[in-house]
Amino acid sequence: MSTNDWPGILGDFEHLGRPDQPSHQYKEESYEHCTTALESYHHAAHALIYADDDSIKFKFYPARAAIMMQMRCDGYVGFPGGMVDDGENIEAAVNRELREEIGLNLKKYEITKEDHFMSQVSEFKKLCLHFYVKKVTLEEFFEIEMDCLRAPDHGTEVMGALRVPLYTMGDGMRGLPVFLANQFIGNARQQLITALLKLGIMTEDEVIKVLKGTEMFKSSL
Ligand SMILES: O=c1[nH]cnc2c1ncn2[C@@H]1O[C@H](COP(=O)(O)OP(=O)(O)O)[C@@H](O)[C@H]1O
Repeated sequence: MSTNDWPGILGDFEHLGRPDQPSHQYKEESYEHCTTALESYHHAAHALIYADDDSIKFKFYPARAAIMMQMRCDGYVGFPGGMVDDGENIEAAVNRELREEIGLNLKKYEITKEDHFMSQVSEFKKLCLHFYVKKVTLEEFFEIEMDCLRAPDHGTEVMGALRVPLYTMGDGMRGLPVFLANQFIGNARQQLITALLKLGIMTEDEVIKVLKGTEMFKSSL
């Protein structure tokens, strides 16, 4: 069987999109190092858009925050974003992709260098993944969600925006633990968990409990 099973125009990128193996570990590197010493690597940029949400879901679970991810055309869950074209500035690339994939109104919500959150490198793939985090109000978040359906890539590259459930239900699995058992593209799962911790949305103890719930769910299948 061919090693490239993505026919058509996606074929050129197939090797970058394969599910990650343990040998594809991502190491955090500075933005500056990535854009100088590692300039010849492939670069991709993705963004997490979120809002604080102090509502209580089902009269019981604190929502904590609204975090946007998306269902991709390949069935994986990831953040909006994509490859940086040759010679393209990284922020220009992430804004271009966000406009295409989620219809982001760039006049209002342009991603800037100040929104850079972390960059990680896969030596195996010779790939730098740049991650941006943008905080908006809950009202603005609704507005961004509404625009997703009109995005040029909606229904082709992107099958829909989704919100991450940040609560865990009574059985210790439903909610975020089950969500984390999805298949994530690249290091999106790691990016999500790092953001939950660094943004103070969840404590380390809470995350550990959630990850145990994910393992419990997987072993129940
Ligand atoms: O949400 C994400 N977080 C981290 N890496 C991702 C995410 N989505 C895709 N990637 C990785 O980024 C690279 C570009 O993929 P993507 O499908 O976003 O680009 P494209 O839309 O330009 O084709 C691939 O290596 C993929 O594994």
